[in-house]
This record gives sequence, structure tokens and C-alpha cells, in this order.
Amino acid sequence: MGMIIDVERLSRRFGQSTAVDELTLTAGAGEVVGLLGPNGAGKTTTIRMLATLLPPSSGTARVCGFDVVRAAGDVRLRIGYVMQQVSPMGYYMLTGREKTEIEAALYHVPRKRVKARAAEVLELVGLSAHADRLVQAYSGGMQKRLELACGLLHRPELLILDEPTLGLDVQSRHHVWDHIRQLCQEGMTVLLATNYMDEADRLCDRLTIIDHGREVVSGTPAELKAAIGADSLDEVFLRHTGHALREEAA
Ligand SMILES: Nc1ncnc2c1ncn2[C@@H]1O[C@H](COP(=O)(O)OP(=O)(O)OP(=O)(O)O)[C@@H](O)[C@H]1O
Repeated sequence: MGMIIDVERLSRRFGQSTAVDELTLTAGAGEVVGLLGPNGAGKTTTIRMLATLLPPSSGTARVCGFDVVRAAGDVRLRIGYVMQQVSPMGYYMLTGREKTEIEAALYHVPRKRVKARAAEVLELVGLSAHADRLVQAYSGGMQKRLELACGLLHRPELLILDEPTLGLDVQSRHHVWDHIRQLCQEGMTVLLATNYMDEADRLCDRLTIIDHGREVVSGTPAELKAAIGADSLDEVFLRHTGHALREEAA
């Protein structure tokens, strides 16, 4: 069975600084693989390389069997990417359904299928009842779920989620997690970047902890905790790096 993500010694430099440093990462079909690390650890840079938006400085990355540099078009057809920063401004005067249908057309869903597919993905993320409300009336959690729905429109083999619950309240986070878990049950492969250890713990089959662009340690959440007798992934991070995963806000 081919790997959905197969990354070998991937690096990205910006001038003198190295954002991603010889990272190796794999994901098999149906796995939820996490990248856990603090702000600036290199998660988004890694994701942008896998999504073909940023060329690597060195190393190789294959997604769904295609090289992200030489076969970027083949990769793009097979991935959904839900970005960290969502700017809903351009969509404020649209309903959730209208936004989803526009994105469906952009994602090359055949015209005859657009309405049905939009309704399906809205149902998947629990937004059917709110589909005809304006996006500007959505809560933060609903907007995130709408982004998730749009990432699913073209039935990607790999869904890439960058901080899917950043800035959400506890209840909304649990709601988003429920929907991500449901997608996994349907066999989707997910790459999740987060700096929330509870999110990584709850959702990931395997994760790689990164710091300063480099792998610190990787394994299942249970393995990582058991190896050092830690109760939480925060503690795992602290023990391996000597500093906290999340700096306290000043
Ligand atoms: N276009 C760029 N030019 C220069 N430096 C960059 C660029 N993009 C990212 N970096 C640097 O690379 C490092 C990794 O950033 P990256 O955004 O990948 O981290 P991250 O783990 O995703 O953090 P966050 O959780 O804040 O998104 C940072 O030091 C950042 O300043």
C-alpha cells in the first residue's frame, strides 16, 4: 500500500535561517498524522511545501505518490487544504451555501454536481440547518466548519488542516474535533498542524513533535507519554526540549 505522505529530509531555508530542517514524515492511508510544535516551529512552512505552494530547499516530498515539485498539479488535485488564517471578509455577504457552491465551481466539481456536492459537505460538518444564513452571522466555530466543508468538496485523498481550532472556545473546538474524527472514520487521511497538545492527543494516530524546524520525537501519543512516564504531550515536549510548548501570554 503506497504512502499518502512520504517526506524525506525536507528542508526550507529563508536566507540564513532554516525554517524546516531535514524533516522526515510519513502517513499511510486513513491515518491522522500530527505536527505538534510551538509558534514558529515550522509547521506552516512544512504544510505549504506539501501543498505545493512553496518549493523545498532540499529533500523530497511525495503526496499521494506524486512529487510536490515535479508533479505539483497531480498533488493539487488530490489534496484539500484548510488554512490557518481565514479571512471571511470577501464572503460576508454570502450564505454558507452560496460560498460552498462558489468554491465547488472553483474546485472543478462538475456544474451539474455543484448543488448536490455543496449540500453533502455542509451536512458532513453539521451546517445544513444554517446553510442559508449569511456567513457574517456564523460563529467562529461555524466559520471553521465551513472552511472544513470547502476543503472536502473535491473528495481529497489527503486533507491538510493548519490549526483547525485556533482561537475557538472549548465547545466549538470539541465540535470541530467530532467532525474531523468522523472524516477519519470514512477513511480520509489527515495531516494536522497544531500547537494544542490536547488536540494532537485526541485526534492523531501518530505525531511528530517539532521545534526550530527539527523533529524532536515521534510516535503515537500513548507511546510518547509512556516512554517518559508523562501525563500529557505538554510534558513530553518540555522534557525533550527543556522549554514549554506554549509560552504563557505576557
Ligand atoms: N516567507 C518567509 N520568509 C522568511 N521567514 C519565514 C517565512 N515563512 C516562515 N518564516 C520563518 O520560518 C519559521 C517557521 O515558521 P512557520 O510559520 O512555519 O511556523 P509555525 O510552526 O507554522 O508557527 P505558527 O504556529 O505561528 O504558524 C519562523 O521563524 C518564520 O518566521
